[in-house]
Amino acid sequence: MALPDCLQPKLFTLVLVTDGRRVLLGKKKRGFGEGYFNGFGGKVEAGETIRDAASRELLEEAGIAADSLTHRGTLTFLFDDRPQPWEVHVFHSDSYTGMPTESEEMAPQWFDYDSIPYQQMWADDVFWYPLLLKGSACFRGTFHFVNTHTLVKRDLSEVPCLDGVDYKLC
Ligand SMILES: Nc1[nH]c(=O)nc2c1ncn2[C@H]1C[C@H](O)[C@@H](COP(=O)(O)OP(=O)(O)OP(=O)(O)O)O1
Repeated sequence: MALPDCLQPKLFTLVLVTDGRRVLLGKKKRGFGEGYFNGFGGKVEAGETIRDAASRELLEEAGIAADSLTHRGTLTFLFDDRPQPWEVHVFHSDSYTGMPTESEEMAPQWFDYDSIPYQQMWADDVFWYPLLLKGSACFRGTFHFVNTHTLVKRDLSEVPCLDGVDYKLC
């Protein structure tokens, strides 16, 4: 697919909740990434901040409210078979209220840090999850996919944490 001169990315959120030794993932039951384990998130809607969108999706998909969400990463996904790049804002929460509950979209499950099912996850996850789980560093990455799922090129680095995710989409 030929790329146009400039591209407007589509904005998404992704929230990883941890309890100190485990991470809460959900098995995606429908839609994009069905069958993969992933964090909780989705499209940012008009009129909400990226952070608000992350909180909303965590509640909708896992039934829990994050006590605080720390912005940790910005990932850009480029596809040969989709017209728009995806810009995914990754948040971390180590404390939440409520009980993780299955929703129409996700079935939540805890995994020890050393048992994360990378074989059943997006191919980029094995590269950046360790950065998120090991401490407080922030990161930025670009991942190129062919046929939606095959990772062919990647670029990932730690960057200063700049929490500029509180503007609203119009
Ligand atoms: N390569 C990738 N690696 C990853 O870890 N997460 C990815 C990913 N590509 C997309 N995601 C995440 C971002 C977002 O949380 C989710 C995709 O969002 P969805 O399509 O589920 O959006 P919505 O929940 O808004 O959708 P609907 O409610 O079905 O309209 O998958």
